[in-house]
Amino acid sequence: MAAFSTSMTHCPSSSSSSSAAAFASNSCAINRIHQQIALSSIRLTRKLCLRKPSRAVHVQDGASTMKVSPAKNDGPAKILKDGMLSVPPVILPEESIDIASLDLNKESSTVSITVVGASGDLAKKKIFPALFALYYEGCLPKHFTIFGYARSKMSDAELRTMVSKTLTCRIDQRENCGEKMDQFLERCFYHPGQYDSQENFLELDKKLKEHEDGRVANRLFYLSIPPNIFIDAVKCASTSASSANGWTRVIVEKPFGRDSESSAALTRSLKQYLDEDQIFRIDHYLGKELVENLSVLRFSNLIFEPLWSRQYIRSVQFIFAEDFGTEGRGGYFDNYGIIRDIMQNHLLQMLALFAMETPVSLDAEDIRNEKVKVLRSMRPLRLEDVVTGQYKSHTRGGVKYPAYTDDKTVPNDSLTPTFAAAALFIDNARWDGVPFLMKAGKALHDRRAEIRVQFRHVPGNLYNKNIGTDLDLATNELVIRVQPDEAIYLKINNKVPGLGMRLDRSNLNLLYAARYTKEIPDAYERLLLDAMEGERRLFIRSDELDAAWSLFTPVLKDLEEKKVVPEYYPYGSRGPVGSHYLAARYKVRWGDVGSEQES
Ligand SMILES: NC(=O)C1=CN([C@@H]2O[C@H](COP(=O)(O)OP(=O)(O)OC[C@H]3O[C@@H](n4cnc5c(N)ncnc54)[C@H](OP(=O)(O)O)[C@@H]3O)[C@@H](O)[C@H]2O)C=CC1
Ligand SMILES: O=C1O[C@H](COP(=O)(O)O)[C@@H](O)[C@H](O)[C@H]1O
Repeated sequence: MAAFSTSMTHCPSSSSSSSAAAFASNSCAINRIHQQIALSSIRLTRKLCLRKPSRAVHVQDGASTMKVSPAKNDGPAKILKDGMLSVPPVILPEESIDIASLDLNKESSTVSITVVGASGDLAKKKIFPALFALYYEGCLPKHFTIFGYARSKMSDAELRTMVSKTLTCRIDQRENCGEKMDQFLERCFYHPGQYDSQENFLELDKKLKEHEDGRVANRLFYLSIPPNIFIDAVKCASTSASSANGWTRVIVEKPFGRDSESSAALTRSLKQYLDEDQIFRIDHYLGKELVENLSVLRFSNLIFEPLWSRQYIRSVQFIFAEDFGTEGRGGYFDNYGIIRDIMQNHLLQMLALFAMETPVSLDAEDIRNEKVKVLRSMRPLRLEDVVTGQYKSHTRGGVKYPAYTDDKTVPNDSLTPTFAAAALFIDNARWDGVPFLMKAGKALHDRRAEIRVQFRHVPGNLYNKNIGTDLDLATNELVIRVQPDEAIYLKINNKVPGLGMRLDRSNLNLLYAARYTKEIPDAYERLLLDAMEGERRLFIRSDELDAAWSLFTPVLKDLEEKKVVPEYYPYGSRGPVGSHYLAARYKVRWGDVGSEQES
């Protein structure tokens, strides 16, 4: 099994012999055990087939009961080194395991998390808040230290003040939140330094060692810096601040290059200093709850998988919209554009998960193998299958919204697309001929990220005359709304109650806020925790990255070399009309148009 190492997860052990109490105080452990059991079930089952299966065991956490497979040994229940849950085979069904007996509380090791680029936007907005949320949930190890590293001059106290401004409490768990924030901030420190200075990283190393206090030291570096300084920082971190006796891992933020060549060069440079298994390429969309749920929806429900092919699906749409512009990130954005910023990574990753074949197991490598196969079966995107746009200034309600080129860090004559729509195809037996449409844009009329699965018409539909002439409106559509207001809903035709026979479009609706009371964790929380645990399922492997770039590099080159002028659209609008022509060419319509009232 790929490293499901939970050895770093500290969940305070309870002295109470009551397992219920112990479970209650170990919600983090329980959540992760749930995950591990889910992820490892196939492997365990296979192991059982090799041995004589003995009795199944139930682990209860009050709310739910999960069945886990018995382990070889008769010893106490514990998480094994490889992350597998080992439970005594003699435990009776329905009997619960005392979570306090799980060996989660590693006294002898410590994790140091260094946020490189700690003074920046992402660190403040996402990384520190996610680390605090993990701390609040009891998901960080007992011994941990967080270091901010950047060139800005700051004291520990100043870093804490900066960080404290962005920490928030969970809506559903405010208890002791202020106290926890103070405790968390006490564990945050700052070291100023240059990104290319071995000397400064050696100083950091010295400080880390003081905090690690002789324990097995595991170190996680989060590179929250612009890509042009990735390699300098990796070189210094690996040479001068690697752990001597534990693991050293590096989370790398996108963009991973600008095209196939620069991405390959970046990978080569990273691999001069790190092994592939030390590199965690983050795509935070993979950490989003509904993206994680895609596989569950497909592979644990009988009703979807049989329909998941060209036979029943007419088109699949991946839609990303933001109702604000580049806002201070114009300098970065102008060098990349929306295709590299959103499509080549976030939307393509969702597509790969959506379209992949059933993996052999839920192990990271099995899943990533299937994703790569999808990407490698796709046709590189052609210029005629892309529409680009750029937002222009617009005044509404007396407010003037800026054009993209009003950003001082963007050249006045920039042709960088802030919007793009594209039609992609997977040339394999399952998806031959099905258009996979993507649309992504900034400064549009709303904010959303969703997957829309449009099904084919019902052949010989008995109710055609009740539906009217627009058969397209009567096709079923499954919507996986990633954000905001997470939901999964299925549009169906339904009889309007009454004596007549009138049909309307209704939704079978799973609205998360109505169904689940627990706040949905931010994607960065899940990904940071996974990186600490060595779980690689949600990170991008280098061959996935190569395959992704191969699809987009030719068209990006064409757009740039031919200086294709984007279609201008007003700030706050629905984007270029050209995107509708693109969809129409493949005989489909964008499902999001007029969808505001859907759920
Ligand atoms: N912000 C976001 O929403 C997202 C960001 N990302 C990626 O995450 C990474 C960090 O993003 P973000 O925080 O916005 O970046 P910033 O531009 O805020 O940069 C982070 C820090 O890096 C240092 N820095 C900035 N420019 C330079 C430079 N030219 N040379 C040396 N140091 C520099 C600065 O720290 P100091 O001057 O103190 O050294 C700055 O505070 C980037 O790779 C970005 O693409 C990915 C997804 C979303
Ligand atoms: O990676 C990026 O993502 C954000 C959108 O992330 P979300 O989680 O808020 O949907 C986007 O604004 C940014 O341009 C891009 O670099």
